[in-house]
Amino acid sequence: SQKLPPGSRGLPIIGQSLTLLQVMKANTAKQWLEERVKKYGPISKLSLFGKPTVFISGQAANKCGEDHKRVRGALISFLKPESLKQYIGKMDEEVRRHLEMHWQGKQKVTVLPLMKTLTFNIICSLLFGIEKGARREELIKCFQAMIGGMWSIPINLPFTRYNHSLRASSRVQEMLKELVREKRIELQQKGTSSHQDLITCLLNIHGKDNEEALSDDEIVHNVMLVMVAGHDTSSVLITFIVRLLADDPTIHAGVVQEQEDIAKSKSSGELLTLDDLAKMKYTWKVAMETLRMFPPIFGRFRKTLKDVEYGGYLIPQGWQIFWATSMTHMDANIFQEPSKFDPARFENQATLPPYSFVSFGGGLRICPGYKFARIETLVSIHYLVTQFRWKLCYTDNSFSRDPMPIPTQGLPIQIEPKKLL
Ligand code: HEM
Repeated sequence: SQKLPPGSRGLPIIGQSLTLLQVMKANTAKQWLEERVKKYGPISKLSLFGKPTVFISGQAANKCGEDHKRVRGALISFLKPESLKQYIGKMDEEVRRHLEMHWQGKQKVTVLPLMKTLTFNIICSLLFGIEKGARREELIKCFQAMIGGMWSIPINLPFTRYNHSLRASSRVQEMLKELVREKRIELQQKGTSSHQDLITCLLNIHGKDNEEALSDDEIVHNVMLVMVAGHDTSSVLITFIVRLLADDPTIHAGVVQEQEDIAKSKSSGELLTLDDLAKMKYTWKVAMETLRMFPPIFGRFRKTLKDVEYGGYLIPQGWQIFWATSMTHMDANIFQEPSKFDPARFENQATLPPYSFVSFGGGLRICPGYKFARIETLVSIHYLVTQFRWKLCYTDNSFSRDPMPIPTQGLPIQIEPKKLL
């Protein structure tokens, strides 16, 4: 078919970007997309962030195609189960240190920014070997500024959010290039060791003639991808679980019971293990239901490398494709009573239709950090519920998206320490 999908591309450059950003902020983006589907059907054209785009919805749209195999391969081998096993103890230490520094002795904390700090520190220290200190502090500041403008209108004028984000991104790239140079020297001097960080692992990928397969720029961009993908998401998940546990005494009691049973089976100061995580089945179901209702990633963009025919329409080469998680997660044909929070839906995951739970994406580019995120979330919730009781400072349950969901004021809570078990 040579027929382009229906729909208008709006004003030049701006297209529908401002509307999308507005509805994300007001948390009405799902309704806005539903209106589009009613008006144009499940495939429609529009223009987002300066690019012609096709919005697609429905389970089939969540499956995706081609991949940059080399880098992804390295990433997957890096995040393989044997490596993840070693990370549990380190994550345990990071979480405890974080709670000691930022939670203990306090009566009130704001959860979202603290969780961002925690998950960024975990990624930096576990994946990149960047331990605490001035470099990590500067990196986190620049990263937040960069992420702040990632979904903004691409107008590069002084004082625009986009311009601020680009400048922060240049500084992040400079710092990471420096780190790549240091790691290369270390690798040449010491050779490979059994436990490497991700940058060393990427430096170690070689081509046919034994030359380094990835340029410094490629390494830096992949490191940035992992840093963004790996900390902004899990921090949102943990924050929304904290909010939910404050709101729902029954679910709270179930999680506390499971985690206290595990805590009681351990001696004081003993680190959590893979076996302990395997016992946290109920807590993980609560996390999955949280991800279904409040997916950190609202939707994803792809770019067509060639003309694609989809659902009877032509999507021309070079256009963007945009799909939205909630369109599937809130579909009553897949999840009955979709607005009800019910962890029991994940009792038997095999019964869910394919590509219906897509918080981690679907198909070839599915999130490679899924297991890492699971460990990080379970370890954090374990220490939070066994060490603290909390109450929400605001009872309003709304949130806005920028593009990640942000609960009112970043979720301030009143906390009270529990007696250690
Ligand atoms: C709750 C936590 C997380 C959620 C909800 C999440 C979600 C996602 C989603 C929706 C995608 C896009 C998949 C697609 O395009 O089809 C993605 C990609 C990715 N995620 Fe995650 N993620 C999480 C945690 C992590 C962590 C902890 C890491 C790293 C340690 C990570 C690394 C990545 C990377 C590198 C990609 C890009 C993969 C590619 O393009 O091939 N994520 N994630």
